[in-house]
Amino acid sequence: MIQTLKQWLTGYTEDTKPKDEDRLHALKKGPIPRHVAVIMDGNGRWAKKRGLPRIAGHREGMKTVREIVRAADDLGIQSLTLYSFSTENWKRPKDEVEYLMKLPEEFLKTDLDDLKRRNVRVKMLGREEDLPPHTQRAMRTFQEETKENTGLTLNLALNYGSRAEIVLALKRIIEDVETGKMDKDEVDEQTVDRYLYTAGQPDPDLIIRTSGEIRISNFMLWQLAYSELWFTEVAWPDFNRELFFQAIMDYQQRSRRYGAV
Ligand SMILES: Cc1cc(N2CCCCCC2)n2ncc(-c3ccc(F)cc3)c2n1
Repeated sequence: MIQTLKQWLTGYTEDTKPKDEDRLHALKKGPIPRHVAVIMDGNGRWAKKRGLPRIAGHREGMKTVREIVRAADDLGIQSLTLYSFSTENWKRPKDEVEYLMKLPEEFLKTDLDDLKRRNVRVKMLGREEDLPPHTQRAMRTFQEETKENTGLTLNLALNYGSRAEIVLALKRIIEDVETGKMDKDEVDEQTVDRYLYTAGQPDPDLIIRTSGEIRISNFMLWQLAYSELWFTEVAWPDFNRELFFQAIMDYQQRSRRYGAV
């Protein structure tokens, strides 16, 4: 009975579930998104549902970060952007913010070697100057230690807000026009692209948001103009490789017209 229910729910039993390499092989036959962005939501709700402190949700969520980075690398995705800490998150309780600000150095200790072995380049998107010194040091080390790598670009959006990113880009464009570095008639959409944190990277083809919210929350507003949106009720700590592959499979089923008919 349980097996039947499981088969009905997931479509598979243990012995009919496709092997990981078979799924990778099947996915690689279709278009692989060059850039996937993820709003990793639901850590607090996950913890609350289990009567645990919010920090327990964040700790569990870091395991999912590791799993999804590896899945993206295994698929050959060019860029993966993880919305880790928004400019609004500073309003959270002090102890929670202090815990979150230690995650980069934790991740550095546990995952730098694996990321280097996988040829992953780590890049921070956001205002570094507002971070605590110890977090800034961890981010600088991560970026310095992986800057020559040519595999997956792992963008960690930390202290990031899209409107703030766009305002900073506009200020830098105005400064370059005023100093004669650029003529205002040259300013076009590609100019703005070059002044954003994601300069040189393709726009996200797919954005994933976990935990049921259906909104973008000031994330990559410029870059997401033509992105496919994929939402799941599953909270980030429960998100996994299988669901990530499901999102990629759904992306492959969608035809993208970029506004054309
Ligand atoms: C503050 C924060 C929060 C954060 N969360 C997402 C994962 C769930 C836990 C809470 C929120 N994640 N996820 C990855 C990072 C990260 C940042 C920099 C870095 F170099 C390596 C990893 C991260 N940092």
